[in-house]
Amino acid sequence: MSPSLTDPHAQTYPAGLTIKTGRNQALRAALASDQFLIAPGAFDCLSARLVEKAGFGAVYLTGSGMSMSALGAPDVGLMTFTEVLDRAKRIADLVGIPIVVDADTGYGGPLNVVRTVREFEKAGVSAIQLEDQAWPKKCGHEAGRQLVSTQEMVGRIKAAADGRLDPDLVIIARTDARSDHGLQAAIERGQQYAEAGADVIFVESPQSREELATVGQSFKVPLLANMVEGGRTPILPADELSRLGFSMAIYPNALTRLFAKAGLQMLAQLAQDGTTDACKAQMFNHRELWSLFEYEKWIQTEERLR
Ligand SMILES: C[C@](O)(C(=O)O)[C@H](CC(=O)O)C(=O)O
Repeated sequence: MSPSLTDPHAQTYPAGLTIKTGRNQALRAALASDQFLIAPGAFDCLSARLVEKAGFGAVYLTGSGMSMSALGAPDVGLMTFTEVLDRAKRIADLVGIPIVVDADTGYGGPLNVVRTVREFEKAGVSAIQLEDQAWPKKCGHEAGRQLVSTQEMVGRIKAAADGRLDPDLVIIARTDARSDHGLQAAIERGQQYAEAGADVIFVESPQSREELATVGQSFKVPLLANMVEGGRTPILPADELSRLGFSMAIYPNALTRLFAKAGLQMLAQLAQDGTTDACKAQMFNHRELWSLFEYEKWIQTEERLR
């Protein structure tokens, strides 16, 4: 769904120079509706712009994608709060759709969580995802994740709920318990996180369709499914996830994987042919690429202010 946003300057200034309001409410409304919300992942302004351009109702800022793109490192807990915040700010300035940010563990104790939530909120983010891993965190589809106690994670959620500036900011609680402690433990944790005030529960890496169905039947609050191509969870179509009881799905690195593979194929072709001609059909030309970033509007604005 497209959010209805109040942006008094949107007609005059290009995106990137306008303040977007109404996103938190738009995300809440999407979650409360019976429409299934798909939030593809983005790791920078270009990928976020593509998600918006394709008409999705929300974009997911992927921690792992940001780590790969900003640091050249996999998701092993190296991205700092301020590095993620910087990306979130730039992306929130650019796109008008609601932004869900992967805030990992919240980066410390309760006071850190409060600061994390507020800074992301001020940046323009509409949903914060916190997980119950110990630092350094790891990808939910890899081995070797350590969990904090349920109590400590409940504290993170309470700090987020207490600290948010706008009551409409959505708190997504993720549990990584499935892989080492079993599905039941993950569901029990998720239920306690919902009781503590999480708006959406994200059970990481269910391992089969049956497990997804069990998760889908175990909660009263909205549920998020994480579609990691090649990961531990089967990729199911959105309508099936919806039937199983999920309200939204993220595709954190679908674009990352596509960019990497398509990019490498194009480079191999260039190395072989000495020209990019064979790849032209897969590329935007110069003008088309600039149009994605409202070049015409930037120039008109500059002319008007001269
Ligand atoms: C959701 C996730 O935390 C992310 O960083 O986007 C990752 C996704 C991925 O590694 O592709 C995850 O742990 O599932």
